[in-house]
Amino acid sequence: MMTHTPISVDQNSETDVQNIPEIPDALPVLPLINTVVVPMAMVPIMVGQERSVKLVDEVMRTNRLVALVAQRHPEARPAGPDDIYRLGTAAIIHRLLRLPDGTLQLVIQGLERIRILDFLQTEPFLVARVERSPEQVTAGTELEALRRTLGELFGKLVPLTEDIPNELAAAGENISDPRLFAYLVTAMTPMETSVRQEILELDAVDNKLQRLIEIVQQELAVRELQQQIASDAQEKISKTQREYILREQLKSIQRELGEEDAEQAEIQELRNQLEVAQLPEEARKEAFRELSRLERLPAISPEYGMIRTYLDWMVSLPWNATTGEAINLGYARQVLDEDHYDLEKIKDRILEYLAVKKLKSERATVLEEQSSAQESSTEEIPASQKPPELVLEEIRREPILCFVGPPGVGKTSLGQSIARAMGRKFVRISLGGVSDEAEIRGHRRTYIGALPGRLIQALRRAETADPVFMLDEVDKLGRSFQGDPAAALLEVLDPAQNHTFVDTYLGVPFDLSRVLFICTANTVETIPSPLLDRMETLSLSGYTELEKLHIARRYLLPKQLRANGLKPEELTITDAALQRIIREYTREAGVRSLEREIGTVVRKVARQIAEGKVAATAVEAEQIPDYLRRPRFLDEVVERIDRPGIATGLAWTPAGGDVLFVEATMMSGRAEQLVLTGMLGDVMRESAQAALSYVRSNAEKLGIDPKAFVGKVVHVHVPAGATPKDGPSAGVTMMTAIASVASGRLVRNDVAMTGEITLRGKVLPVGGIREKVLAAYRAGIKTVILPQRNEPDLEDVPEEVRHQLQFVPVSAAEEVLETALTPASS
Ligand SMILES: Nc1ncnc2c1ncn2[C@@H]1O[C@H](COP(=O)(O)OP(=O)(O)OP(=O)(O)O)[C@@H](O)[C@H]1O
Repeated sequence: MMTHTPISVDQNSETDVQNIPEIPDALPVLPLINTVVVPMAMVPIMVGQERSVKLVDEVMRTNRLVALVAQRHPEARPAGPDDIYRLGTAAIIHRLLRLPDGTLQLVIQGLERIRILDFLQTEPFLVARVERSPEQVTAGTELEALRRTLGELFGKLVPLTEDIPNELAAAGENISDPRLFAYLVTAMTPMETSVRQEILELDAVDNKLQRLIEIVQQELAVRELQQQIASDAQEKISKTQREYILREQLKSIQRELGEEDAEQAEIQELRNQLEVAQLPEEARKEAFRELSRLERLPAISPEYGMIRTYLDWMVSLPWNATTGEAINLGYARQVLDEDHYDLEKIKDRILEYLAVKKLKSERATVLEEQSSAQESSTEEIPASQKPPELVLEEIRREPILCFVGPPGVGKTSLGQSIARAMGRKFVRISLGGVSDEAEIRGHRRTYIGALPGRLIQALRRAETADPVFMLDEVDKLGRSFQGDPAAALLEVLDPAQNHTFVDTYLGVPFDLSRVLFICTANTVETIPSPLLDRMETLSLSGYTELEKLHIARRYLLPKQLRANGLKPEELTITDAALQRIIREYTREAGVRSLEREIGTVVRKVARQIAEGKVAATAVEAEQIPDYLRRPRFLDEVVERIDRPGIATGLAWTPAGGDVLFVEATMMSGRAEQLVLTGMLGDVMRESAQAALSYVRSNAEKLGIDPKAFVGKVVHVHVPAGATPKDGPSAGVTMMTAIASVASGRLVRNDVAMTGEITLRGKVLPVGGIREKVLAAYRAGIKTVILPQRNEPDLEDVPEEVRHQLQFVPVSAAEEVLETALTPASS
């Protein structure tokens, strides 16, 4: 066995060329494993195989000359003629050292290229007939140029390669013989055995140089890169080491100052929390970046507190927590029915919405799988078919439900039921009066006391990322110089954008696409229109007395009993008693005050029971004032209309309908004029003027003394003077009040009216009939005068109310007065 590492190429060989012994025609062949010895190289070789030892012993007795030939098949033992190359180097053994284990250590010098012609013997070792194979040297400038180029490159390689002695760096300049230099580089540069053999076999020296230039260049590039990588790594290590040392120093200073423990513990605690909180990648990076800043800050610096709060937020947000279950429509129906009386249309729409959501989420799951399968396959999607991502986006797009209606009609509680039906948490925020975009989107972290926006705050409260999220009072959103909150909301509600909603405070995206948003409003009119476009509004318009009775009996009373710890048998309230509460203690479209009043009764009874005064109570209608003191709304209309000049109108308000009184009076004045008070808007003022003009110009026809207005100031006032009022629908009421005061005829106290009036006395249609009629009914009105063209709207009025009221559709002002004014004689 032979191995060697080159030690040098005899640099003085140029002078020794003449000393090369005569090469005989036959030489013993020593096969080399993974080694090529080039002419003029001085190399140590270990010889272990028995036949090789015999060979060496033999030649040492004669001329010490051998043929060194590399093995073509390094694994062959012993190597036969077919296992070795044909070209090798004749060499002379300079020194021999016999080691105790029988192996030999030789120092051999390559002499000249030889070619094996044929083998004379294979046993006990190979002997071949050989001939010299001198290299071709074509003297010229090109050869010199090649030699110098290689010299420069090799000079650069030497310092980068540990195996090459440094003194060889200048070899390119010192060795002018191109052949000798080529073999030096071949021997010293790291390369594959086969490549080294290839270079040995190249006959022309310039070819050898060319090939070596390539190899050295390549090696140089690899070494330089290696060095670059190593030095980068070193730099990194020394930077972290530096930071580590500094941090340790900082800690010891802090320890000296006595502030170490709590702070370190706090940071460690935060780190632990961050490790377990499943933050998305981007958020995680940001959090850890801030944490390492925190570590370097003294606890007393204001920035420390800021970062601390920030990290608390990051840790406590529900990045991935969800509770939502698959939607079960049967269960959803049951929940909605359990929590709400009637509201059939709304419930149907909610169930449709949930059904669509269920189907969509199932389809989306299939598509998501498809689209990820598509990514990994190379199959083309047919052009006619939309790619799954686009279909997915379409599927995710769904309208936002918006419940519109007066207070207390169950908007919030519907939202709560939806959450319960879907197994999700419920949160709400009120947008009333929000005029600063930062309230939605959060403040920049640099402000002292900065916080995330209300959305993120609510999500932290919800502790899940998929709650039912109610945005209350979208109709009362403000707008100011601090940006447009509606625009921020649009982004929040848009499924194409909201999965990467970036709260300014957090600075990293939070996925809102799992949240189910529902809005509520009292009126659609003031909802910013881009928002309204994205919504589907469902209106809840208020309940009739009978509906309220049902709601009270089935829902509000049991709820209040539970809330106050009473058993159903401990308190019964008769229908008449409930009715009395509804009529005399509440005046509202919804049932909020009703619930409150029932709550009061229940609490008083609970107290009696707790004090042991009674065991169970049945509350009758007559006892209601004992529990709730004096009735609040007792025949207000009858009380108010006590003289001519007062008429009852009907108004639509965001809180449902209401009755409104118009008072008119006349007095002598210096000039005839119309005075209007009660915070009336322009439209309402103009319609008062039209009403007066109509009455004046038709005085005779209306049975009014034509001189009644001469020299008189007419004053029209609409009480609840602090509440702004506007719109044309009080036209007929103002006309009636003016006609009443001018004619001295009382307005009937069981009549209420609505309608716009023209100068010619035509009555035009108005809006909000259902709410107005319900309000009239609540106020104890018996007859409602309304524009003829509004008659079809009466269909919306619940039947039980319609049956109890008389409706007088009118198209002209005289008809109004005919019904509204009491006969002249009274
Ligand atoms: N149809 C109904 N059936 C049973 N309970 C009802 C119904 N409508 C309302 N309620 C009850 O009335 C109370 C007030 O309703 P809720 O708070 O939902 O009103 P809201 O419309 O959201 O009012 P706001 O606009 O002021 O927030 C709740 O206790 C609710 O359960």
